[in-house]
Formats: sequence, C-alpha cells, structure tokens
Amino acid sequence: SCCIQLINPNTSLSMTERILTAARDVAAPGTDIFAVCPEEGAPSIEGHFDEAIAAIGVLQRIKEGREQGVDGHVIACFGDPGLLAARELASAPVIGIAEAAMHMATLVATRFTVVTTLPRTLIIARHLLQQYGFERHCARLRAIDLPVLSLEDGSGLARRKVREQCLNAKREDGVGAIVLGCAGMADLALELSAELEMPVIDGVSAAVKLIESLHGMKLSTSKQGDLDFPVQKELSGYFKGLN
Ligand SMILES: O=C(O)C[C@H]1NC(=O)NC1=O
Repeated sequence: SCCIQLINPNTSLSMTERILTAARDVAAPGTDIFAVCPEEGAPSIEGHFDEAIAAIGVLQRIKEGREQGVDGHVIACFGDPGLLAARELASAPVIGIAEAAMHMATLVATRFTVVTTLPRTLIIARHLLQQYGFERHCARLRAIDLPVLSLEDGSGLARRKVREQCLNAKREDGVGAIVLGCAGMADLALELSAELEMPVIDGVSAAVKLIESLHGMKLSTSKQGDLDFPVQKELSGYFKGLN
C-alpha cells in the first residue's frame, strides 16, 4: 500500500477538497490519500509574492508528513512552490503538479500547450519549463484571464474559458497535448480530453501516479548531494520547529 500526502499550498478549503477528489479518482486500490493546506497563508497563489508565502506552509506540511511516515508528497499548485526545499526536508518523493503534468505530456505528444489562470502567472510556468528542461516541448502558454478562485465560484465561467482556450490551442498551436495549469482545473481534464479527442492533462492525477510509480520502484528523494536534509542550525521564531 501507498500513503500520499496531498498539499494544497493555498488556504482555500473548497479547492483542497476538489483536489483530493480528483486525486482519489485515479489512485490505485492500495493507495490512501489525504489532503492538507497551510493553517495560514494565501487563499490563492497568483504570483511570485504568493509563491514565497505559500512555500513556508508547504514546508511545514512536508515536515509533518515525513513524521507521519507518508510514502510521498504532492505539491498541488501549478507553480510547484517550495519543491526543492521540500525535497531537502522530505525522505519520501515530492512531486509538483506542474512537473508531473509536463512529464506526462512529453510521453504522449511531441509538443504541448499550457492553459493557466491569470496572464501574470505565465512567467511562473515559463520559469518551470526552463528549470525542468521542457521549453522546447511547450509550444504555447495560454491564460483564461480569470483569478484562481473563479474556478470555485460555481458560475461555470472559468470552465467555459478553459474549454475555449483548449479549443484555440487545438486549432492554432500545432500541439498534441494540453496541460491544465491550475490544481483547480483538475476535475476538467477527463471531460475536455473526451470532447477534444486529445490528451488534456491534469497535474494532480499525474503527480499521484508518479508517486505510486516511484513507490513501486522503491525510489525516494535522493539524500546524496544537494537534496540531503538541510544543514542543521538553530532556526528562530516561527521557523523554530521546521528543521
Ligand atoms: O498559478 C495558478 O493559476 C494556479 C495555482 N495557484 C493556486 O492557488 N493553485 C494553483 O494551482
């Protein structure tokens, strides 16, 4: 069996619930998944400032998950905030949903488009493409120009905008796959894949399956080199219990 800690780095409980549902829908029979979010922080993550804030909450939860002995951690925010810091702190594998979705896209298509929320967050996806080495695989970055929490407002507007951008990508971008650039879009992947007749990939599902694969291969985060546990030192104030 495999126990996965799903971390929503933003503090919106409704989003955490929806992310957990999407994860459980694809989990293998022997996989248990539970979801957490930071006690304090940003209700949505829409830029560099929000990412910095969120990373601290992610690290807090990573430490708790390590102490609970989880078999893997998913950082369920498309910016993968705190990913490498989390890997230093963790024993088990840590997978971000952006890297997971991008990897899966390269396995089923030669090029993909990313569809995310606010245009100002496109640079974050661009930075990740550079960091992960996927720049040449990504043909286009698109945004629906709505805030992250518009995916939670029940109006259906965000879903319609995501569908619109996916149709544009299929028609214009010359890509074989689409990556959904927000954890809050997780529940749209299957219906859009069916309607567009092409892989529309959600990072939450992708990350869960990658953790299961790593677990099955008995692979954990390497402690050889730069992802070793953090250098021991006296951390003060809020950070006291982090190391
Ligand atoms: O950058 C985005 O649009 C998506 C990112 N923000 C957030 O609060 N959860 C996410 O997946």
